[in-house]
Amino acid sequence: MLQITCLNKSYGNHRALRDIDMSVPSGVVFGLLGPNGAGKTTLIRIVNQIIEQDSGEVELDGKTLSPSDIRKIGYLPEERGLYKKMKVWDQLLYFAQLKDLPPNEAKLQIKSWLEKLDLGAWKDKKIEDLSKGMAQKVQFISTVIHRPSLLILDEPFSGFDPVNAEIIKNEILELKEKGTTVILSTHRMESVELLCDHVAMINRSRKILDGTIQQVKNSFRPEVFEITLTQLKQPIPPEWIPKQAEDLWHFSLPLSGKSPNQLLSELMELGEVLVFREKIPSMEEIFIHQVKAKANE
Ligand SMILES: Nc1ncnc2c1ncn2[C@@H]1O[C@H](COP(=O)(O)OP(=O)(O)OP(=O)(O)O)[C@@H](O)[C@H]1O
Repeated sequence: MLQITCLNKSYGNHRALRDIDMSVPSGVVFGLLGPNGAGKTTLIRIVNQIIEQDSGEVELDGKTLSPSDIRKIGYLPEERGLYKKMKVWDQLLYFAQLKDLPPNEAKLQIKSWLEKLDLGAWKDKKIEDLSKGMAQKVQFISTVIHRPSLLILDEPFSGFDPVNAEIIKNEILELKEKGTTVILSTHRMESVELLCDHVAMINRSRKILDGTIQQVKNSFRPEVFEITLTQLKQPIPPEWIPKQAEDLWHFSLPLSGKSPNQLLSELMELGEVLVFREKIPSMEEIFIHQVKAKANE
């Protein structure tokens, strides 16, 4: 749906994006990851046409991005911005009309979203009278009210308690089910694991990783197995550093060139194998590993 080719952007002498290629498939939740200052917001601002790239191409649905595409995009910026003195209803109507939604349709949409997010009773309140979480919900509605086909969410869960974060997470998944493509920029790796189908990571202005969650995880498999034995027939070699809890022995072993079946049959000689499970790295572990590895280059 979104095709980014050889995108470059500098602020003065500082290169914020360097030769970025990225392809966001239609109908997925696409995680845009990277440490602070990596260049994510710069990329998002270019897609939203807030700033312009120095070189490179951004295509939406196969055509070079143009000002009229703004209606197809919903953008929730990290720095939230609502008019504090304006009432909830008036504000949402204003934002809907900015995105060319006819007033009658806008009113229907606003009513349905306010009810859905439990804000119906607050429609005539000013934003300054709402709690932070409620205001965040209003901002979320203002982002999706015009039914964008591409939704760009920058840290959408910040300011929400766990219950409301869950509500927003489910809304994002529902929008995806209805065909919306979502770009999610977040530092919360547990949200990435839960929501994203595909991820790309930017570090120091360059893209360093790209693929489905499964592909990314597969490429970082350390080929190490977590093992639990009981009823030992032979002592466990001390260099495996086993931890004993009553008659259970826990330790980890690398494959070291063996197949999983070979390793398993060797372990069966030692005792009853209760657990034999490959260690799969979490997205958090992959993120930290990648950022540290690049810092040491
Ligand atoms: N308007 C600007 N003028 C000068 N430098 C800028 C400007 N905007 C961003 N930068 C710099 O460009 C780099 C990339 O910034 P950007 O905001 O895109 O990073 P980010 O990945 O979104 O970071 P964060 O996760 O902290 O939001 C940073 O070094 C930042 O200081």
